[in-house]
Amino acid sequence: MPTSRIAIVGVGQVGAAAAYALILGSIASELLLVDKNGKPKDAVVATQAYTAVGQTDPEYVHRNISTVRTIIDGMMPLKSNAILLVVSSPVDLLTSLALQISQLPPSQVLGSGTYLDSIRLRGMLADRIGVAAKSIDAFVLGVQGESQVTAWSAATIGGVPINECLSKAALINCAEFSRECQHRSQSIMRAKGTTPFGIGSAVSSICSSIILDKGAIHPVSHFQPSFGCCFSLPVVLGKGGIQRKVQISLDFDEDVQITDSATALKRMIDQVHNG
Ligand SMILES: NC(=O)c1ccc[n+]([C@@H]2O[C@H](COP(=O)([O-])OP(=O)(O)OC[C@H]3O[C@@H](n4cnc5c(N)ncnc54)[C@H](O)[C@@H]3O)[C@@H](O)[C@H]2O)c1
Repeated sequence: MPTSRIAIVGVGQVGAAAAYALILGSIASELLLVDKNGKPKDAVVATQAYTAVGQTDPEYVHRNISTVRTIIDGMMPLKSNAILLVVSSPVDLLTSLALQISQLPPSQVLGSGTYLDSIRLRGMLADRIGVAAKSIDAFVLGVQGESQVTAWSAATIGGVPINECLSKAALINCAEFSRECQHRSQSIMRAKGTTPFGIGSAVSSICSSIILDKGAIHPVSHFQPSFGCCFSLPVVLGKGGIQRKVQISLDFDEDVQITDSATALKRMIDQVHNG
């Protein structure tokens, strides 16, 4: 395996879970764990403090913005081939900010976005329908959190559109199902008080797709030129980061929901810049 280094910035619950998953998978030849006062310059997973999954109050958001700014400023100048993976919440806003501050090409700055939500969705569908999660192609897309969108119109099971292959008995209430998936983190938090293992293994999977040049298709947060901000749509991940975007056809309502939430996110980013 060629030399590959992953630096995890912020080794709290999420950083530690990501490190554990990366070590179990033997993903990188070097793993650098950096908490406050460290100075990595290579491939990076940025996580940081002030947690509470789903917490979006302005004070929390501003603290995370300022922490991400401090972290990336401290890493400058970054190596030209560094890849930034942002995990901290709100992930799309912070990924957009990381892209701007780092001045890396958009293909090298990504956020975990709705990747974990998509894995959860597939797992929940697999349980409900009784097929392997691997046989299901279904994505959660858009701005992660309250306005994320389940792309039901593009979901397939064994290559067959989901609403054509479900028997009447297995029919699901899509809106209810999406809501349950969206609030999975909160359910886990209520039950266990913490949710680091899911995101830790998602980080490991994204890193392995890049380092091992797998060409795997994942929904991750990345720059959308027509909106001027980052949110999740499917991409091919491999050597160098995002290799190309995957065109996905959504229905009118899904499209509108994504457009509305992306527009709101861009407005918020502009406020951050102006304030
Ligand atoms: N994207 C997702 O699906 C997802 C899931 C869970 C958590 N999160 C987010 O991940 C982030 C981290 O969560 P956590 O539970 O690990 O938090 P945590 O509080 O357990 O750990 C944060 C760590 O970051 C370190 N840190 C703070 N400022 C730093 C700096 N300037 N430089 C380096 N290290 C610094 C702290 O010392 C601490 O060790 C939060 O923003 C949380 O909302 C995202």
